[in-house]
Amino acid sequence: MSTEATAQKLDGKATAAALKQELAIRVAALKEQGITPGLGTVLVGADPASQTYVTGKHRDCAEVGINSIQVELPEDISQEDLLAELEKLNHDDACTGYIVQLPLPKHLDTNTVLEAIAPEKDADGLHPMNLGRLVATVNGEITTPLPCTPKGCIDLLDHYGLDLNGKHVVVVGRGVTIGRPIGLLLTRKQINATVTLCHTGTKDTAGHLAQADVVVAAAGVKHVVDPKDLKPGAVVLDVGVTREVDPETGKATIHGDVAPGIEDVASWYSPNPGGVGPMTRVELLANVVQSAEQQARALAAGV
Ligand SMILES: Nc1nc(=O)c2c([nH]1)NC[C@@H]1CN(c3ccc(C(=O)N[C@@H](CCC(=O)O)C(=O)O)cc3)C=[N+]21
Repeated sequence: MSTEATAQKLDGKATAAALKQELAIRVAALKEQGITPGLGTVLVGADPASQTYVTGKHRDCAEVGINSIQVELPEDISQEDLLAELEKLNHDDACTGYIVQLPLPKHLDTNTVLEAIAPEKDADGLHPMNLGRLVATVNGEITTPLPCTPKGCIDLLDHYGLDLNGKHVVVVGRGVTIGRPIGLLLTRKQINATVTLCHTGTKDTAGHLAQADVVVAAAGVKHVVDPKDLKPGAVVLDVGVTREVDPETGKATIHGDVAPGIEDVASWYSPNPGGVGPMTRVELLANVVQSAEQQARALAAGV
């Protein structure tokens, strides 16, 4: 086998920048109608990784003209008090959509919290009603928010003209933000992929990987996917994020789920950082803009 690097890069940073330009135009049109979209973020506690992500989301908002509403709550907040904060955002007209940054501290019940978000303000697409619509819609348009990371993966492949029709996609990881929902999007008729979901209970993940045309590595375990297990020419999305902080310098390094050497095996791959992360963030903006457009249409119709 050749040791030369051959894989082409799926550049999430550049793709997200292009999508942001389109969103900025839609935001400008909304502003002409007197509507400024606003994204709320709810951060519980002071996890450094979560703080970085939330800061990035607000920077993105500023770039496209979306207002930011930052809610920061103490680590030990009670579930009741957190739900009361969400209720405020549900009724705040300046907040078009919002997210609750995950993971939450252990004493809070994630599903109860996600269910308390008004479904039409669910910028993450993780409310059970929106996930349920995704389950129920095999064909036809979905006008409700879609989960951002799965949508980001699909839009990234689409941007590079990579067709998934009839392709075998192997997903590694069964998390709620990506592993579980992505198969629902990939198996819709418009996309038409076949999906295998591998997780810690899977007997022969390497065997499944060897069959994959496309790999979505989303376990959140550093270097869990070994390039030597993949079919040469596979398309590889490196989604999982592991942050390691150097105790001396305090500097964080990001590691993906795919071990080094992937350039020699894959035909296309998304780096990490610089791949699916920026796409996730742009999809969040897209959900907020779409909600604001729906609210504008409802206002215009006098509903
Ligand atoms: N309610 C909720 N929604 C989420 O979407 C959500 C979440 N909780 N919790 C954590 C995960 C993780 N996630 C990332 C978003 C952007 C980058 C990203 O933009 N990364 C940059 C690098 C950023 C850095 O330097 O840390 C990159 O890949 O180039 C990464 C990871 C969203 N998540």
